[in-house]
Amino acid sequence: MTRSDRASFGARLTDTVAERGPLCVGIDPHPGLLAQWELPDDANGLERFAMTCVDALAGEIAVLKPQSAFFERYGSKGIAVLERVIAESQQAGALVLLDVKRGDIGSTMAAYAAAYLTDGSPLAADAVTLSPFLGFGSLEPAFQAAEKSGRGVFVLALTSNPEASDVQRALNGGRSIAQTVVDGAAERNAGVTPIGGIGLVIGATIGTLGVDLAALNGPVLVPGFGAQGGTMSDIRTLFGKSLRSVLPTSSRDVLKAGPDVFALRSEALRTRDAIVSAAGHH
Ligand SMILES: O=c1ccn([C@@H]2O[C@H](COP(=O)(O)O)[C@@H](O)[C@H]2O)c(=O)[nH]1
Repeated sequence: MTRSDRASFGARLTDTVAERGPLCVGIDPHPGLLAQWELPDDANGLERFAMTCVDALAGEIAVLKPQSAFFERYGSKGIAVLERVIAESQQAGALVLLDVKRGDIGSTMAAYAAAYLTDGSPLAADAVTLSPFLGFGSLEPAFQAAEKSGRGVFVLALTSNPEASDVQRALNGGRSIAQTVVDGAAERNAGVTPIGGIGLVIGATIGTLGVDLAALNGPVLVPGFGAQGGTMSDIRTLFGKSLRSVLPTSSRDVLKAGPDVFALRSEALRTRDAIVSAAGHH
């Protein structure tokens, strides 16, 4: 594989957030939201929901995060909609983080890397979420593909769901599993400017951080903000007032403002502006 001439993901994310503000909006076509938007729970309803999100958000919001599960529900027609969401969001200037949480043995990770992180694939996004629980090193093929093509990955470290802490905070030789993930990402991001392309997922709802992010030099995606109860105050407590490289993400809390395109866009911009003023950004 030859190295792409696309700028690094860390540089593209830094520039896009500087221009559009620190918000990721999730495109999560829940059956309940489809009903609320008076759309059928089928591939046509999915398409109208998802493309309304793209129309409303892709020209304004820094990062859009389609949740793959809600597209996979509809089989090949759902995947075709996902391909459109990725392509049209990127054309409108948004970065696309595909939330697909993949993780497997290295040889299979290489196939996931070809699907999501390689030029020419119809599902190639700007970044994907990955699960490190087959071992951080098993993700290596994805790290390499991402680096070569100017894409990024966000590795689950401390997820927003209440069941996660038993596994993620468990100690392994005196270090938590989550800290092992942080250290693995930090090692790969070391020395990269402006920041590295190996990000982490840390939920707004986790209570206490309990990991040292000082050496990370990469972005942190923060779900759990909004519908799951996480607030800007939680995010400030976790990461401090200076939120450089911290990217809150919200899905249902923004999407419930639809189906009107202007109402949906206004809610996303209101959320972004609230983050900017709470964080003292810009
Ligand atoms: O720790 C995690 C990792 C990923 N998610 C995903 O983010 C969105 C959250 O949706 P909301 O409607 O804003 O609650 C969803 O796609 C999750 O799968 C997460 O919540 N927590």
